[in-house]
Parts: sequence; C-alpha cells; structure tokens
Amino acid sequence: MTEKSQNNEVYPKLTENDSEKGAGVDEKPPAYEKTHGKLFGEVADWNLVMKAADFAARRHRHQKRKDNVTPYINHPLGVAYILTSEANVFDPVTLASAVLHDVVEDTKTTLEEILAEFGQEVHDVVKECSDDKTLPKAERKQLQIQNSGKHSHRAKLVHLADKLYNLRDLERKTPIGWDKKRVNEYFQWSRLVIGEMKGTNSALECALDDVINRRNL
Ligand SMILES: Nc1nc2c(ncn2[C@@H]2O[C@H](COP(=O)(O)OP(=O)(O)O)[C@@H](OP(=O)(O)OP(=O)(O)O)[C@H]2O)c(=O)[nH]1
Repeated sequence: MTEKSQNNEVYPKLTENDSEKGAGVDEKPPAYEKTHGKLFGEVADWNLVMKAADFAARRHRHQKRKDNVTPYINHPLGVAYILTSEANVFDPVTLASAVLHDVVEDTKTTLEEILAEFGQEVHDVVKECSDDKTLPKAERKQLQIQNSGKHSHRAKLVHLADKLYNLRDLERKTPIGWDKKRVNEYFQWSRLVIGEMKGTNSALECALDDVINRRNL
C-alpha cells in the first residue's frame, strides 16, 4: 500500500535518480530538515531510529549481499533487530548506529553527513564501526582485531551483533565464490575480533559462542 501525505504526494517521492545503478548519495529524503532537532523524548527516539532505517534503505538501495540475491539492507536491519530481540538493547543511539553501520563503509555516504543528519553520538559509533575500505584487506582485518577492544560500549554492541548476523548468515548460505576454507577463515577471524570485546553483553556473547562452537573449527 502506498502512503499519501496530506497534500496527496506519494511517499517516498520518486526522483530521477531512483533508476540509477549503484549506491549513491543523490537521494536526500524529503522531510529530514523539518524533523531534525524538533522532537522530544520518546517520539524523538523513535524518529531517530526510523530515520536511520529510511536513510540506510535509500543508501543501500542498489546493493545486494554476497549471495547476489538478498537486498543489502536486510543486514543492517537484522543487526538492529538482534540488539532489541536478543541483547535487550533499546538505546536509540545504538539502534540508529546499527542500522547505519555500513553506510559509510559501503556507500558514498560521508561521516559529515551522518553528523549533520543524526548528531555527534551516532556519528561517533558509525565511525568506530566503519572500516577504511581504501586500506588493503589484510590490514583492515588486522585493524578490527586491534581496535575492537578499544571501542565504546555502543560500538561494541553493534560490532558483536554484526558478527553474530554474519556468522549466522554463513551457516545459512555460502557467499558466491567462497569455499569451506574461506568460510572457516571468516569464523576464525571473527572469533579473534569478538574475543577483544568480552564482557560487553552476555546474551550476544553466548549466542556467538553457540554459533562458533557449531562450526567445529
Ligand atoms: N556472511 C556474509 N557476509 C556478507 C555477505 N554479503 C556481504 N557480507 C559482508 O562481507 C564481509 C565479509 O567478507 P570479507 O571478504 O571477509 O570482507 P570484505 O567484504 O570486507 O572485504 C562482512 O563484513 P564485516 O567487515 O565482517 O562486517 P560489516 O561490513 O557487516 O560491518 C559482511 O558484512 C553475505 O552474504 N554473507
């Protein structure tokens, strides 16, 4: 069902850029300026999280997961849902950051934009959760092991839920081009990253132990 605003405009408004291929920064959702900073309490919290979901969906709109079928947005939304449903995390900054955690790393979205649209706290968590894709892969992977233990509590929660989602995804389906060895390497590397964040959230850590133990590495 399409929703119509009071002046009968269909939301979301289609733009010329909707037909474009690839992730971009061209889509400026219409009402952000109107709502930013003008809501209070619970309403503002809900708005922050829903705005993050809307923003991430737009920015990831042409991307697929590595099975080349699943829309990429399933991942960040699933990470946020792990936080609410399994980790008992309802902090709006953490949830908004979870939904946004890959927009800087994997689309043309900049940290400056995240700061302007979502504020300092979300910016800081997204920054902590973003790999620098200009670095060689081996260095990026090593940096995650080195840095994850120094993250803020919010960033650790997002990072743990992110790894849990990815490891469960690997149990469900193997990304195109990955063999058993590559999957096992991702599990082994994830175990090292997760090990640096011990004591963050017991539900997430137990669920991660379960998924890693099931692999019988
Ligand atoms: N399991 C799985 N992973 C997929 C899939 N599609 C994309 N990914 C992403 O691929 C990354 C793992 O692939 P790698 O080859 O090891 O790393 P790279 O893409 O960063 O170079 C994960 O990123 P990460 O750095 O671990 O975390 P993040 O980018 O999600 O924050 C994961 O999010 C998929 O279908 N299944």
